[in-house]
Amino acid sequence: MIITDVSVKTFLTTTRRHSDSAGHAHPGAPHQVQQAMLVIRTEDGHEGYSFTAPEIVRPHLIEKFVKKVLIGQDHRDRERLWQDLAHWQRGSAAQLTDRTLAAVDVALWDLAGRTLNQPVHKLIGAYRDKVLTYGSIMCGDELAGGLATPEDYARFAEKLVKRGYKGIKLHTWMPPVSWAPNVKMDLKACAAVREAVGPDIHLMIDAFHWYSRVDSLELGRGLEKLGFDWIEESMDEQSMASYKWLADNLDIPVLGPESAGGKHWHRAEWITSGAVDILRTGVNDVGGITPALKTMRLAESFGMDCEVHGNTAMNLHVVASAKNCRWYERGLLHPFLEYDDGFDYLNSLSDPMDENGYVHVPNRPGIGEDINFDFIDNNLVK
Ligand SMILES: O=C(O)[C@H](O)[C@@H](O)[C@@H](O)C(=O)NO
Ligand SMILES: [Mg+2]
Repeated sequence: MIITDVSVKTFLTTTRRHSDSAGHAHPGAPHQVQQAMLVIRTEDGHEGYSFTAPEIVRPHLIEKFVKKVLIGQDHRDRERLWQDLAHWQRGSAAQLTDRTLAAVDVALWDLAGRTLNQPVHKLIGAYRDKVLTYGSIMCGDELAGGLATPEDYARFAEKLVKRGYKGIKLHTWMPPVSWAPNVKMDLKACAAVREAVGPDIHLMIDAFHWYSRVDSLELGRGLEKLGFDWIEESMDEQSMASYKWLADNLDIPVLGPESAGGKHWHRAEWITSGAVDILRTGVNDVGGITPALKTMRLAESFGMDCEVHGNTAMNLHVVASAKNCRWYERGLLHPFLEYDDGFDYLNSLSDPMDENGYVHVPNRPGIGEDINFDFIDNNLVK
């Protein structure tokens, strides 16, 4: 069907997540933030939706780029529409980012699924309908009883194992925490968690993103003694050579890149350079489901797993449609927050987890977010 309109609904939603100076989330008092829903509509009235921050789909981007590529086109031509939009990035003065490409691509996949009454992972070609998940813990903090000490992490990890998680990833302490970063404290938290959960729970770390090579080496060698599955983003991912050096010097698998640009093209270089043992992708990080799938298949061609960054249904469909991916990242979690409470603009969670640590892919058409349209319309930002 021909795309006839692209629009954005910006609305208020209440959250207890607050961002720190590095963009990492921490718990706090409930407060209202603006969220955007991108809407792509075809001539027969079908619509596809995606959620993102309002600035990612601000009018300049929708009018100058997105509408010019999509309006009048067949909504099923996702590959061509993605290529055309990606082509506009170079001349956009760095305004058209991978996040905007992701919002458009996800809404197009949602539109395809809603039109055909099929969930996206079945359109892609599913590998499974449920996936094992790890609990991705928020970065450490200085909140009493929160994630302020190694013992806090251990206590929370025990709670997560009781909830059913078979894997746990620690984001350790980072600035603006007053005494962070600190490799020895990171290792104390990891050791306390290992001690608390025993040898059979899978553990991973996602550390301070700007450690030096030497600090990362010390951290990695400590994690090897604790039987961790991988070390993630311990250095600036702009230095692929540093990761090659680290991977050459560690036995524990090095996973990445998460935040590095370049989509699936650059991730090919990370593989061929030996900079990682496990590749990483993410719908928001590489510009959509379409390039995330390309990254998964790229890794598979090199006998490599590719782990997906981020929660929500859009990432869950990518995990569910690949064999070479072991986990869904469910988070971010904190002792002061109840993840299963979900969001006020969704009627239900898109990633419900059973008592055995499996997340079940939504069977609803499209991406499968259970959208509360009345809530959105009643909370529009004028
Ligand atoms: O902003 C970040 O660093 C990520 O969102 C982080 O909080 C977490 O999602 C992550 O790194 N997961 O792997
Ligand atoms: Mg990460």
